[in-house]
Amino acid sequence: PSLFGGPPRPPIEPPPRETPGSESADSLLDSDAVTRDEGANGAAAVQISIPPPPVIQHTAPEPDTDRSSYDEEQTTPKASAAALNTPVPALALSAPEQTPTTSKPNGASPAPTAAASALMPPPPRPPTLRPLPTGISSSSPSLAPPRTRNLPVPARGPGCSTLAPPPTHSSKPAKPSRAVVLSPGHSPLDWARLSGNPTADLRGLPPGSPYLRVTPSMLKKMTGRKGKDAWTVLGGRVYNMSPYLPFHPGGEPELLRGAGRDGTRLFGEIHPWVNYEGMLAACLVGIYVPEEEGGEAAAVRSGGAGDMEAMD
Ligand code: HEM
Repeated sequence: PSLFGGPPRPPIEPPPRETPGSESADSLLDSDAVTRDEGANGAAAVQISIPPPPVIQHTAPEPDTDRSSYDEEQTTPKASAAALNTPVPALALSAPEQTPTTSKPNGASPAPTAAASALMPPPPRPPTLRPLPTGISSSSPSLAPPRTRNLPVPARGPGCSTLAPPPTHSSKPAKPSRAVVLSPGHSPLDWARLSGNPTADLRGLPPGSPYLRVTPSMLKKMTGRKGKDAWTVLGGRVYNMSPYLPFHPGGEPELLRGAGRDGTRLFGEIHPWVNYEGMLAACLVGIYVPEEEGGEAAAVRSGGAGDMEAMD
């Protein structure tokens, strides 16, 4: 099993290491070169071929936690002390290797190296290394994220590029809004609720009153003053605007400009897009007729608008 574990591991490990990053590859190459030189100087080619695997294993953790791996693996030997003395990456890599080699004079450099290599491959280190890289990879990403986070933060600061909108706002002032602040409970939605209520009677007439034939003389009296409602004519129909006064976005004074008169033209000059028919349906008083065609008390007996038009 050790033989199987040994051979396959080296070939599998190199690819991922090369793929992750050039830095790890460089460090690996450096450490490998050093090891090979030493091995060449100290022993046969077989011994040289053996060292690389351990070196690769060491290099794998290097990207993230080389020191920890060395400490754990070589904690028994003097590697940890050497690594601490030489925190520099290249020196740290060479130091641990040299230290065991130097300490190995007893068994000669080849023997210890072989022993170390044999120890390295058989144990579950490759598997452990694989899991570790995964954890390490997560840790290494954690290293990368800080940079990314740092970058985004400044980017967000400059995100003030959203300052672009101001110019757009500058274009709006061309037409100053004449809209007023409506009192609480008098928003367009509030009016929709009120006027949409079937039971709501906003005409200002006695309950059950039919639609009226409104003449110019009648209309002139309904100006919203002296306790009378404000009537206006829009599209030939007469509406009681009094209930709508506090809801008018343009303000009561503006709305009263059309009171007691035909406000069709005025209305169209300001906001022809407004659907007055729908908004004032509950405020419909009747139809606007010439003086001679309607009596002051003339009324449309049928309650339907269609009938009222038919009367026309
Ligand atoms: C006939 C006399 C009227 C006058 C002089 C008048 C005047 C105005 C004015 C000055 C504004 C503000 C426009 C702005 O935002 O700059 C306005 C807004 C508005 N008025 Fe009138 N109005 C009249 C009748 C009416 C009537 C009868 C209704 C409802 C049936 C109505 C519904 C509205 C609405 C919904 C707005 C807001 C429009 C919008 O923001 O697009 N107005 N009106």
